[in-house]
Amino acid sequence: MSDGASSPETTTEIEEDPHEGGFRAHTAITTERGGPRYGEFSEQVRALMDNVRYACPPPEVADELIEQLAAINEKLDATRIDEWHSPSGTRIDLPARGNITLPPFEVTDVNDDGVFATVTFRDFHLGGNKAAHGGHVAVAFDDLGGYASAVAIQGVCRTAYLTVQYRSITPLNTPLQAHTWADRVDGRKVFTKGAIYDGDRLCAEMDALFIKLNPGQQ
Ligand SMILES: CCCCCCCCCC(=O)SCCNC(=O)CCNC(=O)[C@H](O)C(C)(C)COP(=O)(O)OP(=O)(O)OC[C@H]1O[C@@H](n2cnc3c(N)ncnc32)[C@H](O)[C@@H]1OP(=O)(O)O
Repeated sequence: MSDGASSPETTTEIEEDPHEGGFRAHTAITTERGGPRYGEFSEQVRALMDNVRYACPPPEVADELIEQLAAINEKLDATRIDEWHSPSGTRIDLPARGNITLPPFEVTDVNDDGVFATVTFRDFHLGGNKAAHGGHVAVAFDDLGGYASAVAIQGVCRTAYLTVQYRSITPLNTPLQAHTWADRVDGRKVFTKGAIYDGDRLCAEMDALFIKLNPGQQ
């Protein structure tokens, strides 16, 4: 019986490999990977993460949950495939492209002014006293800033630095307005800015440098 701790050895490698340095040779965009219920599956996982953040199971419930979670992990472990073919991060029809490690966001517009999205930090993202953890705010900025940079320079970028100014509390379970944009492009460097608002109130600002990867660059 699996202990639920998946290892790379258990990940199925698919022969055709689009990896050419960086993240992937071509941006994988799909609405089909993982099947029609992948969104519901992701949402159940997010609900699990939210519940676990606040859970205090009595011992008999913990016993039962451990058994059920071990069975779920064993089942999931058997479905693992490699990074390049996994649905997570490619499902543009789902919040945060189906990547449950990101705070769920929905991109509402991409235009010459940058990327506009609605992001909702959930119970899982709690820092303290109903506010989002600063690290999760940075995660949202990294992904949405990387998106704006990629659009501006038409290529895959990696983050060289990213700073966040936390201007006021970022609330949980509230749809927030996020905006990221390329402020200046200089060769391979994209100086990128961002902001997250709760209505009119500025929650946080980002100042980051993303660098376009050279062909084949890791
Ligand atoms: C559509 C889907 C969108 C999805 C978006 C997802 C975004 C997620 C992004 C990430 O999270 S990436 C993961 C976190 N980042 C990393 O792990 C990066 C680790 N660092 C590196 O790999 C390299 O340092 C890096 C690729 C960033 C740069 O190395 P390079 O060898 O390609 O560039 P180089 O060091 O020659 O620097 C190029 C220019 O940038 C400048 N530079 C590099 N790092 C800098 C820095 N930290 N601060 C200021 N300037 C910097 C450098 O001085 C130089 O300036 P000049 O061209 O003017 O000479």
